[in-house]
Amino acid sequence: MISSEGLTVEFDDLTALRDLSLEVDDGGFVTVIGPSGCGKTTLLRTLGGLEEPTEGSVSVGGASPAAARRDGRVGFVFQDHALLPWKTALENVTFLRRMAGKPADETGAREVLATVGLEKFVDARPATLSGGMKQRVAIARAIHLGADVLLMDEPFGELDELTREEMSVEICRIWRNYRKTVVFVTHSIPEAVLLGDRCLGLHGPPAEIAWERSIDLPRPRDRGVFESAAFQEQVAAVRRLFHGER
Ligand SMILES: Nc1ncnc2c1ncn2[C@@H]1O[C@H](COP(=O)(O)OP(=O)(O)OP(=O)(O)O)[C@@H](O)[C@H]1O
Repeated sequence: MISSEGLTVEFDDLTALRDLSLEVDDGGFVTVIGPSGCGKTTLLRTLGGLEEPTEGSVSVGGASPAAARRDGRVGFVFQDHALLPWKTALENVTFLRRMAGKPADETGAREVLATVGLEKFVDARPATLSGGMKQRVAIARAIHLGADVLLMDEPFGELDELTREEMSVEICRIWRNYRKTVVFVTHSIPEAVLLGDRCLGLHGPPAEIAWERSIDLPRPRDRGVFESAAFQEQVAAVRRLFHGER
């Protein structure tokens, strides 16, 4: 479980988070949405131990985020996929695990790459892969690392709309297979609804939780969900919350 209590993060002249408390159960999928600059990335970075809170605490499965990150129990997937350009897809996937001091497992890495649909691209370098494929490698890397918790920051923000939709459906499938605990920041209301068990709306800075909604849609959620009336209703409800209506 990820749990944060009273998180406050202050930069030089700006309070980015204020007294923010959040719990995500094991295997839960929480999507976070909010206006640009409200503090979503800062929240994610703080949950992952990349930013030190000024006040408050974070626990990732009972450990500090820094310890969880060191042990490879937290994986990041950001908009900038941060793949090493000189390494192949397979090497990118195995490298991070090695850095975390875990035993090499090339067979496992190939299996994860196959799961994200890249079995034919294991030897390809990032420059030869499409944006969606690069994000698939970044997701495979986080899974192969053995992370229980995935922190995802607008991972599909740079993809075209159709690829983005395809990747969201893909994430639903991957999550079903691996049951990671996920916190997923997005600017897209449909994406937040398709993916999340719960959707949190932030406002700020300083970031505070403005609203929260359970996304009551059956799983598995696949492409057909986009056309369902239930999905459209949830999207409309989240949009109203986002715009401060009830
Ligand atoms: N290292 C830093 N030093 C100073 N200010 C920062 C730092 N990181 C973020 N900020 C500020 O904190 C606020 C929140 O930034 P953050 O990136 O968390 O917002 P966001 O909601 O993720 O934005 P976006 O949706 O545009 O990515 C912004 O005003 C930003 O300028």
